[in-house]
Formats: sequence, C-alpha cells, structure tokens
Amino acid sequence: MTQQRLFTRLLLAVIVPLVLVTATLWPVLHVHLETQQQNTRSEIRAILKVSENTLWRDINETLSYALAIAEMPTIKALMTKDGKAGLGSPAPEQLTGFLSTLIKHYPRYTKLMLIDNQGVEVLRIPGDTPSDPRLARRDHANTDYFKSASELFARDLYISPPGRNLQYEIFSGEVIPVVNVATPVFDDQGERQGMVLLSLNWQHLTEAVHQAAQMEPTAGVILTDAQGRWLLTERNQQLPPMSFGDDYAQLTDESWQHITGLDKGVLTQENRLLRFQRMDMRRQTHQGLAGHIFSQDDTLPWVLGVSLPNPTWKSLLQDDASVVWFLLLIYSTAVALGIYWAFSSHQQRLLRHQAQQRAIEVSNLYESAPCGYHSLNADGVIIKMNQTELDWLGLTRDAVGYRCYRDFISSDSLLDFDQAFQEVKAGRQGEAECKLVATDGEQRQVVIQSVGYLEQDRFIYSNASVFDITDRKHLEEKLRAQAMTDPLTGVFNRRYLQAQASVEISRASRHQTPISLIAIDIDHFKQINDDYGHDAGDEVLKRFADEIKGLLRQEDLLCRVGGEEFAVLLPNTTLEEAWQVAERIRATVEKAHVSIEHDDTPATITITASFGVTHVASNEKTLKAAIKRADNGLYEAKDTGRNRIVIRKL
Ligand SMILES: Nc1nc2c(ncn2[C@@H]2O[C@H](COP(=O)(O)OP(=O)(O)OP(=O)(O)O)[C@@H](O)[C@H]2O)c(=O)[nH]1
Repeated sequence: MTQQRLFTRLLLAVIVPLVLVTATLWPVLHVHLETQQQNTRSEIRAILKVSENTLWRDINETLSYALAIAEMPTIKALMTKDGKAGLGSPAPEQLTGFLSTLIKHYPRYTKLMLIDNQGVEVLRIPGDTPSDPRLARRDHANTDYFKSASELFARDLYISPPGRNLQYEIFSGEVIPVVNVATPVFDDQGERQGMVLLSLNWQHLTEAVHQAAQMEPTAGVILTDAQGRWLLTERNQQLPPMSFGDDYAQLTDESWQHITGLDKGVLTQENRLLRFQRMDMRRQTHQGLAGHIFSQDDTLPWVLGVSLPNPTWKSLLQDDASVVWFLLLIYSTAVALGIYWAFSSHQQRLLRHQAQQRAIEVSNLYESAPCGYHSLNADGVIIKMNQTELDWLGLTRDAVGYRCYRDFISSDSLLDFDQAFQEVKAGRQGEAECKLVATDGEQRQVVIQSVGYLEQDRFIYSNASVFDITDRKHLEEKLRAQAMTDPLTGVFNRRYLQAQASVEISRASRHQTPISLIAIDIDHFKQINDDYGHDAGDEVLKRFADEIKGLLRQEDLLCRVGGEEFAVLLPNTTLEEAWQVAERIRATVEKAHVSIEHDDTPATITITASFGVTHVASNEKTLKAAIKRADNGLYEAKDTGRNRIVIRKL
C-alpha cells in the first residue's frame, strides 16, 4: 500500500511538473515563435521591397533611356527623311559611337534599334548581323512592338512581355529572353518618323532581383506574369525547379488560386511563408516625363514574391540548440524537484504516521494507566483526567472542565489535600495520602503526587499522578492486626497488651481514672490435651476466649499471654469492679460446655479457670508490676484449690 502510494506520488511528481512547466513555457515559447514568424514576415517584406525596387529601377532606367534617345535631335534628324542625314543615309559616326558606348556600358541592354515608319531597321547597335535566322531580318513591320509602338503618341512607351513572341536573342553565346522597349520618334513638326527600340537583357535584370533576394540565403523569389508563366531565368533552390516560361500556375495550383484573387498577400506554401504582390508597369508613375505605357494586357500585372522558411516548433528547436538545452534544463529541474517532493513528502508521511502511532500509544498508556492522572487549574477544577481516574471517581469525560477535584476527597483527607495543593501552587512538589470518594460512595485510598506548571511565577495548572494504595492499606492493616493478634483465639497477644498498656496507663493517668488487670489461667489444661488431644485443647482455648470476649466492654483488652494464660486490661475500672468482671468470667466458664469429636465420638468438656486481680497504681508507668501482682494472685488461687479469684492489692 505504501509502495503503491509512493509510486502514485512519483507518477504525479513527473506528470505535474511536466504539465506545469509546459503550461508556463507554452505562452513564452508561443510568443517566441510568433516573434520569429513576425521577424520572418518583416524580413520577407524587406526583401520583397528591395527586389521590387531593383526590378523597377532597371526597367525605369530603360524607359528613361528609350525616351531620352527618342528625344535626341541627332536621332530625330537621322529619322527625318528631309534632314541632312535623312533615311537611307548612314548614321554619323559620332552618334553610333555614343550609342555603342551606352549599350556596352549597360549590360542590361542587348541592342538598340531605330526603326522607320515602315518597319525597316534604320540603325542597330551593336551593328554586327546576328547569325540566328530568326533575328536576321531587318523588317520589323510584323512584330508586336512595331505594331504597338506605331500607334503610340509622343513619350508613350511599349514594353513587350519577356521572351514573348520569339523575343529571344543570342547574347554572349547563349539564347536569352529579352524585353523590348519601344517609343515613337517624332520630328520637330510633330511628324512620326519611326521608333526607338531598346532590348533589355531579361536574364541580367532577373539576376539583379536574385541578388537582392540573396540578402537572406534561404530566401526564394518568384516572378510570373499574369498567367502564371515563370519569368525568372535562374534556378531558385527554394522552390520546385522552374525554368523560364514554365507554368507556375499549373505546378502550384492551390497557391496560384490564392494569388490570383489578390493584389498582394501572404500564404504558406509547404513549409515556407510566401509574400507576393502585383507589379503592373502600365501604372508606373516613376516616369514623370513618360506618357502612357502599353504592353500585352493578358501578361500584366506580374506577380513578384519572396518566400522564407516559416518558423515552426520543429525549426525553432532545430535552429536554436540553446532553446533545447533550456527546455531540457527546466523540465529536468522540475522533474527532479517533483521527485524530491515525492520522496520527502512520502518520508514525512511515514514520520507523521509513526508520530500518530506513538501519540495513540502514549494516549492509550495515559488513559489506561494503572494509576490516575489529572490536571487541575488554580481553582482546583479538573482540566484533564485519564480514563482510569474517571472510572475510579465514576465520572464521564463531561466532568472535565467544571467539576472540582476537591469534591471527591473525603473530609478526613481534606486537610492533607489542601496543604499539598498549596505546595503545588507555590511551585513545589506536593504529595498527600487521601481517600477518594466516588460518585457511588466507593472509597479508595490514594497517594497523590503533583507538580505545578508555572509561567512567570504564576500557577497555571498542576499535573498529578494518583496511585491507588487501598489494597496496600488493607494489607498493612491485616499485617498489623496479625502482629498484634493471637492466631488461634483471635484475641490480642502479649506484645499488643504491652504496647497498648502504656497508652491506657498514660490516659488513665491524664484522666485520673482507675485501671485494673485480671490474670486468667485455665485449670488442668494439660489434662484436657492429654485426654482429648491437642486439637480438642485448641478448641477449648477458642471457646474460652469467645466466652470471655462476650463478657467484656469495647474498651477492655483481652489478650492471650501464654499457652492457656490470658490477661484482661480494664481501663476506667476499679479493683472492685475488676473482681466483679473476674467473677462473671469464672462463673460463665464454669458453666460452659465445649462440644468436641473425640475418636469419632462426640464428647463434652467442662473447664474452670483461676484468676488473679489487681489494679495499676497511678505512679506505675508500665504494666510490669501489675502483671506480677496479678500472677501472684493467680498462683495463690491455683494453690488454694483453683476455680477461684484472688485479689492482690498494692
Ligand atoms: N492444646 C493446646 N495446649 C497448649 C497450648 N499451649 C500450651 N498448652 C498446654 O497447656 C498445658 C499446660 O499445662 P500446665 O502448665 O502443666 O498447667 P495445667 O495442666 O493447666 O495445670 P494447672 O495450671 O496447674 O491447673 C501444657 O500441657 C501445654 O502443652 C495450646 O496452644 N494448645
């Protein structure tokens, strides 16, 4: 049972700390996780902003250059049929040199072209003819950029979708998608003279976006057109492998559904947090000098997005070892404390149980001790009492608190009790031999030993042990009586006569009263023994004593002083009165018949006795002289025929 309880406590000691620590740490870790997620969101927002700015910056610069070139007088002059260097004439070296430098210095451009109103190429920088047959033609009349830009007003711009409609070029030995930016050229009279076309190296542009995103190595970038066509040229390691032109919408159908409905937003894609926003260059306001910007409407707006790993509990623990150690430390400390609590409380419980057992044992000992225990307050009221003493006094526990102990002390013991109680109240030990009287009147001789408990010299209560000495007292009295009594006849013996004689003599002396003594001896007692046996003799002695006792007063002392010799001490009795007593005894004995069994035959014995009578003189301190006188009288009675009384005076 104890082991099972310990096991339960140990189980609780493990579970409760785990639950408590978890309940305590959960909000903290949750906040920590939320903070991490918030930080991730902020980081994504920042990367997205930088990526967007990078993209816009390059595109805007391109727009600016295109517009600036279209505004250049030499360009206008070159494009104007009526100018000095009209169409069909080669471009001045100075102009081609300037434009070549521009294209070389900005690797984001693959080429610059001037196209006349018929779609015929007027100037191409760089000037070498591409070997790719797709790009070899000089007639641009059927291209989307030509068709679109031919209808634009001054300072309007057309931007082709990246890589759309075969807009690829071979650049540095590889085929790359391009974005064509076209703006019309008008002469000073407002006549449309053709257009300027700048081809943007889309790979270069998106690389810049990538680099911006690489501020955070785990960041991933998405860039698609409005249809979900993948516009990035570089592989993005954080996403499923996508190549330029792949259908992102189809690959991530669910996410794309989410994206298509919103201008911007945040969504969770697998374990990554993706923030996206729309980019519509038609609504670009950067170009304060630009007119309208046109493009293929079905491809815009683009979707630019940045993703980062979304912090989770798992990533939190994996990325931050200190959190794991911290949790391990907290949990192990809590469990260790719990186990310590389980063992210590188990130990305390055992100790408490043992203490309770001891208390019960002590209480049992107290309650059922063979002696009484009680405590009294200063007024003598019982404030505590064990069951033994309650039983002695015939009380129930209800008596505690209001009954006075003194009420149960016999009147002849009150003085001793009061004296002892005063001692106790004074802080000393008190002892009294008293007689307790129970509610039913039963008396009990006891010895009360008590000590007082004092505080600052003020008595508070007493603690008393009460020993029942009734049996001892009875035994003492019995022994005392036996010591003073003749066992055969039950009358006093010689020792008692001598002891009591001095008491009676001094009393007689005090009260000036006479005191007399009778010596008695059975006549021919030896003959009775001889005739009937010793037992018969004993029976005669008992009967003889009984006969005499019946003739004496309470205060007279009948004593057996020898084998068949008796003495009677008669306080307050004159010699004459003593003689009368002796005569009464003699006459009674003479008439007495003692019935015995002798040899299985009933027999009757008659006896006589001789007497010596004297009185104790007032100057005699002991009985010695009086006994001698009485014996002398007795001897004379024997000598003169027995069955008679002889008085001996002083
Ligand atoms: N049965 C019995 N006999 C006792 C007891 N004490 C003494 N005796 C006997 O009492 C007798 C006393 O005898 P004696 O002293 O010769 O006296 P007696 O026979 O009475 O003769 P007188 O005194 O001269 O009349 C002795 O035989 C004792 O043995 C006793 O306690 N019981």
